[in-house]
Amino acid sequence: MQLPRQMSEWAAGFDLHAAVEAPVVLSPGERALIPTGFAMAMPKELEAQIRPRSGLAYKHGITCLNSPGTIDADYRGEVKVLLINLGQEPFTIERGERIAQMVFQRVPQVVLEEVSELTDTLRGEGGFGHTGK
Ligand SMILES: O=c1ccn([C@H]2C[C@H](O)[C@@H](COP(=O)(O)OP(=O)(O)OP(=O)(O)O)O2)c(=O)[nH]1
Ligand SMILES: [Mg+2]
Repeated sequence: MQLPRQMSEWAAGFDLHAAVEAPVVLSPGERALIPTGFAMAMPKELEAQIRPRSGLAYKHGITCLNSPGTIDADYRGEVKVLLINLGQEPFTIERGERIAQMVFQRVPQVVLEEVSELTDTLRGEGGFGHTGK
């Protein structure tokens, strides 16, 4: 099985290939966990995000249900892609097809601290569109 790879010099994403034994047909509305045939050990400062490919989304309505998927640095299992068909037609995933892409990110090492009061800001508790349309 082809390992993840960048399809252009400065591509942010490494394309992931479907390691399915036989073609998988996704009916409209159906989801499936697709194997990619590889596992990895990242430095602990990194995560990997599994993101949809825009071409599959635009042409066929195929996207990642849990987008962006999170691969933890301590995960040692096979990387899998949770695809869903939001299109109108059945979609067939062929072995070796590029189904999603993986982007690496640095993860700040954060220690949460519990406090009884928060600092003031102009926004305060306003959110969810409180600044208007
Ligand atoms: O698209 C994805 C998302 C996750 N994973 C793997 C790697 C990740 O480190 C692990 C757990 O993912 P996540 O934390 O999103 O799922 P969870 O439901 O919280 O499971 P867990 O309790 O195992 O953390 O599953 C994938 O292979 N593909
Ligand atoms: Mg988790």
